Amino acid sequence: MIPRTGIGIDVHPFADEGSGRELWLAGLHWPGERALAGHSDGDAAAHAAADALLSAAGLGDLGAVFGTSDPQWAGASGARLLAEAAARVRAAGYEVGNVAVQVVGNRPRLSPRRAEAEAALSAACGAPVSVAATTTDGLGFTGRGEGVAAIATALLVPAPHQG
Ligand SMILES: Nc1ccn([C@@H]2O[C@H](COP(=O)(O)O)[C@@H](O)[C@H]2O)c(=O)n1
Ligand SMILES: C[C@@]1(CO)OP(=O)(O)OP(=O)(O)OC[C@H]1O
Repeated sequence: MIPRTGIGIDVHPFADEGSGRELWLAGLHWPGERALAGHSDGDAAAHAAADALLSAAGLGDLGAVFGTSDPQWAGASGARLLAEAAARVRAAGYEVGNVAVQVVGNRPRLSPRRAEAEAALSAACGAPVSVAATTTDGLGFTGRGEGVAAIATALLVPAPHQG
């Protein structure tokens, strides 16, 4: 029963003002915060988590599995993509141990809603997801407020054989 780790990184730029989009991040709706752009809802945290799961299972990556050429993922929620990635990982014979996500950006401030975010992503994943956040002290594209990045790791264990 050798565990497998995976890693995922995702970045989304903030959408133009007047885009009509709303911010979804870490499985939560953030009213009044600037939205992220993307083919889906742009939830970089949920995407990084899904990517880490696919990576750990050796199932490719987010863009390969949920391609922008497939209209069913247009506007899809990050929670839906994370749930779908977790289902594919389980179908490939793994149990999800845990996922850890770190959001990189100035806004939104994650820590006041950390418990909510962890509950939302854990429900989508069907396993514990922890959420952390950091700024880059004003440096780089996240420091300039151009977008949000997220990095995630996942731990899988092979499912016990049935029968
Ligand atoms: N989007 C963010 C960024 C950071 N936090 C919290 O603030 C703490 C301090 O961040 P520094 O980058 O200044 O070290 C960090 O540990 C987070 O708890 C946040 O909630 N949301
Ligand atoms: C999620 C998908 C699919 O809707 O699109 P985006 O929302 O643009 O997200 P990204 O993390 O850039 O890539 C994965 C995609 O194929």
